[in-house]
Amino acid sequence: MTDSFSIKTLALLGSTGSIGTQALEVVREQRSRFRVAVLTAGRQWELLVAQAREFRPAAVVIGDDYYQQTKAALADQPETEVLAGDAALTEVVQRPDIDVVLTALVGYAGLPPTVAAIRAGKDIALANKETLVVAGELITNLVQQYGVKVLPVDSEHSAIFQCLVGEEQNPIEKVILTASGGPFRGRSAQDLAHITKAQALKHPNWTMGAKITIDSATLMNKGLEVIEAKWLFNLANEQVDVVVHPQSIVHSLVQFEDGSLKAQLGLPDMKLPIQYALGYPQRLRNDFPRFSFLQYPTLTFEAPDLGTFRHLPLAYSAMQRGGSAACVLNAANEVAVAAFLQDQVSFLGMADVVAECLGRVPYLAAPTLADYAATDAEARRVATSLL
Ligand SMILES: NC(=O)C1=CN([C@@H]2O[C@H](COP(=O)(O)OP(=O)(O)OC[C@H]3O[C@@H](n4cnc5c(N)ncnc54)[C@H](OP(=O)(O)O)[C@@H]3O)[C@@H](O)[C@H]2O)C=CC1
Ligand SMILES: CC(=O)[C@@H](O)[C@H](O)COP(=O)(O)O
Ligand SMILES: [Mn+2]
Repeated sequence: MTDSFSIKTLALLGSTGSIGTQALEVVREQRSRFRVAVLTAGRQWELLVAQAREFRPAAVVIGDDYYQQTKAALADQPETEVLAGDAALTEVVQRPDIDVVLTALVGYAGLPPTVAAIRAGKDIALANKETLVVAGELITNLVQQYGVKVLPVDSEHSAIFQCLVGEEQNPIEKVILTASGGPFRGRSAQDLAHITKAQALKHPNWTMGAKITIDSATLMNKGLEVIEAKWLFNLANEQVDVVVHPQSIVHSLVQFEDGSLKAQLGLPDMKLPIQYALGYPQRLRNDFPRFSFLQYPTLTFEAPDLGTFRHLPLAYSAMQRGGSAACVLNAANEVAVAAFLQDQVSFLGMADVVAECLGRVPYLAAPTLADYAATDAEARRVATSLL
């Protein structure tokens, strides 16, 4: 069979993070398929410089405070322009040669460059779930207006996306997102009263950035993913279910109207969903370790404990409320997680911050992009005042 894959030019936002570095591993193993035009980072300027030396992008973007060091370190590499700050981030994604923008920034910061990339007609490999949580309706409308693709990177959403290939005529009855349950699965609220960040940062199956790892421990990650799934797959709120699957082998499932369930399985390794999104629609041959049922003879499933892990019902209720509610949920959660990582709030206290903000921050039924920015800022202000 002939190989008709044409080389894709990539902008990798958040290239120094967990997803970003794994995306570069994928590119390293598929050099003839991908070219890197843009790399960006927040603070890890030395790693960004090392990546720039290896991949020779046309531009790198670093956080404002690290511009001078980065510029000096790349002075002998004139083919790579060194830029800094949020405005540069939204500029570089629009460059004409870029085909796909991987959004592997963490948090609300992912929204503005994603909007700019869509408006410039770029396909999005979406890791930054917060973009759809905050502004799912707005992003969905922009995606339709500009005719671009959103290719999910999040493992559960990649699983669903893969299950839907060839099913374009067939309505979805529901999707079932699998959740590992995090490091505290089976614990009571009393057990969780004195959890430390070191305990919460130990995910049972995945090695990820700090923010998403804490979200997995509280089940907020699954709440964010429920909202992400609603927007990615055009679902009603009642069509998104969650089941706890501690082994993280079944990455998620789709049920069709005849009752048939399709699932995607594999080892917990983000390189596969990253590669699938970047290579879509092709499945590129690779040497990643293969899953064996014999090594995982027991796959188990159970209901989430919604009484102990309050973030998940909070996310469902924000989704049901619509409008600006999930923007508030997200901002309050970002503040609470950052505070937890600095020992300023307890593990259980994080849910209190989110619940309180949902009650206090003014609600908007049909927010614009500017409204989201204002709501995000107000929710951060309120959340910070609660610490
Ligand atoms: N890690 C995973 O396996 C998965 C992650 N995701 C999602 O992907 C996204 C990235 O997660 P992950 O890779 O774990 O996160 P990391 O914290 O590991 O990496 C985040 C990246 O974004 C950069 N960054 C952070 N804040 C800013 C900012 N304000 N402006 C510019 N750049 C910034 C960081 O730069 P620097 O480090 O240089 O400061 C880093 O490159 C998140 O939305 C997460 O929910 C989804 C599924 C799985
Ligand atoms: C790898 C990935 O997609 C993460 O979002 C992962 O799913 C986190 O695991 P849990 O939130 O299920 O613990
Ligand atoms: Mn996930």
